[in-house]
Amino acid sequence: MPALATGPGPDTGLYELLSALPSQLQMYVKSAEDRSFLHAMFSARSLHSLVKIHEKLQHFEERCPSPVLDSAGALAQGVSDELQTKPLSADITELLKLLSKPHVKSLLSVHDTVAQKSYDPELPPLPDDIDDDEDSVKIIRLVKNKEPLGATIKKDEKHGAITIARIMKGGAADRSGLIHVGDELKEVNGIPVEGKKPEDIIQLLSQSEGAITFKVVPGPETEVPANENKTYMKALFDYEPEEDKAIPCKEAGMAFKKGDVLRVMSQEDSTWWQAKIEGGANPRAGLIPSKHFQERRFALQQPTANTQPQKISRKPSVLRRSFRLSKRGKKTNKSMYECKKSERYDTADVPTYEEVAPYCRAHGAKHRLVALLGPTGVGLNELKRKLLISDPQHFSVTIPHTSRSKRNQENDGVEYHFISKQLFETDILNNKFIEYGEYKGNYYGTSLDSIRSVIAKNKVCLLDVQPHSLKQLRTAEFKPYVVFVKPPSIERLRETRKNTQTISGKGDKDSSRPLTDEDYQEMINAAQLTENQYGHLFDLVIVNDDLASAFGELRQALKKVETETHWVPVSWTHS
Ligand SMILES: Nc1ncnc2c1ncn2[C@@H]1O[C@H](COP(=O)(O)OP(=O)(O)OP(=O)(O)O)[C@@H](O)[C@H]1O
Repeated sequence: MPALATGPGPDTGLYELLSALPSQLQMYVKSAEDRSFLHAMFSARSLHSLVKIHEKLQHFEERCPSPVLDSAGALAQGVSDELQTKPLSADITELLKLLSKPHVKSLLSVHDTVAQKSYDPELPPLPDDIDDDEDSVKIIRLVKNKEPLGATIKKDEKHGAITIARIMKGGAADRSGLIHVGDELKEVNGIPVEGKKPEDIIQLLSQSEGAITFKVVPGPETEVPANENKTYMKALFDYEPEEDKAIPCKEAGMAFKKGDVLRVMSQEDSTWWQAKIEGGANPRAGLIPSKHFQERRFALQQPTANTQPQKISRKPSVLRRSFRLSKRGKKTNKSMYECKKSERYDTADVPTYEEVAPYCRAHGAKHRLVALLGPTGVGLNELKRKLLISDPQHFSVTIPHTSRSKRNQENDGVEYHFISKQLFETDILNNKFIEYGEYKGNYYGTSLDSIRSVIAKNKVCLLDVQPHSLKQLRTAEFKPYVVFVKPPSIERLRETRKNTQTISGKGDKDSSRPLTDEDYQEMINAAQLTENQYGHLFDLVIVNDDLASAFGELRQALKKVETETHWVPVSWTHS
């Protein structure tokens, strides 16, 4: 019979008793201190864990078959001897014959051996040299296989005590539930750790195989925050613990790459979080720098690099591709105007982590904006044109605004929205343009409303933009899917672009010429700079080597954006 029945559910039996006891005992306990002690004791996680263990053992004991007797062989022999003295009937003769058969004898002998043996787990003997303050010491025995223990230790510089600094979520120590942060380590396998360096203890642990016995003094109990385990962060930088001088334990660190989605399993420590790579095979958490800590490190490391963006090496005037579709058919790289939008870089944007959540566009919901990025001449226009041709009902581009006067063959709202210079300037002040610029005394620009108007028609808006404009577009309204198109190697550029002409403009005169190695190198350098500075914002990187393959890849990815789940900033999923 179990000492205490816990009932079928977690809230019945002993659990109920545990929760009821503090209030039931209240009237008998006078001091508030004693009451709070009792309350803490009955609600302690360790006590509840013990109840669970008790329940499991009880269950096991109930199912365990026990032998009726453990001397069946001797009994059979006794019966045979007894029967020999009786008159031999047919039944007695048959029974005697049966009992004398060697395999029946062997069977009974095996039965007795099994019945006599104890199959209870053999608990290791407690060490004899337990301290005087015995009740505050805990002996823990863990069986360690090849995996690490999953705990880090630290040395109290003042008192020299070795304590458990953290328990890695999902690791061996965590799963055992026996070791906790703050526990003071006294011995490992009977070897006192006092005065030892943490490195020596780590070595002691790594050399131990099989069962390890720890003697610990339990630390104060800590509460586990309820929302642990549910935070996902997209990594915006590469991390390698081996190269991190600040990490308290390199072995416990977890490497990740820019773009990985990390499931943050513990933020208890404000400097070192515990996380695992979402979808990764390793169930154990590893240490990663916290957002706050990494931001501070980045800010200290690169004060200038992060406050001022490096200008992409383009020719002084930049052709704004967004307006180029109105010049369809022209083979041009001619500059229209310089981009005037602020290139200020927000220091709060130090790329560390971005909290993300899974998002899947509901059927019939508005389409996400597709933002295309890439160095001049890489082929954005070509890819955009191919998408438009492939499905004109589905894809569309924005219609730019201009302050220049309308030409005869042009229609307002088709090639451009023609507005006055004064209205253009008012709209600039009202932040209506995502990008704008001036060319030959006239303004040209892409308005936020022109994006909205495409999306409102339930079409996918294809917009090629300067990377610094992404910040303004990264909202729950547009949910941009950012595609970066980069050039292949210079060798492949030479091969694939040998028939490509570029138009170089000197003053007002344009002349067409083939691309040179200098152009290719400039394209590669510009791509590299953009990737370095804005790579953390890209959802997809396509190398435009073979045009058909690049287009196929883009088309495929855009199909998935519409139907599959993607990670997006968590704020986009709140609306
Ligand atoms: N993969 C490719 N193979 C061969 N030629 C290509 C490829 N991609 C683009 N081109 C050619 O390169 C030239 C530049 O392409 P495109 O105008 O699309 O570039 P872009 O990125 O829009 O450049 P810009 O910044 O000048 O607008 C075009 O003549 C185009 O046909």
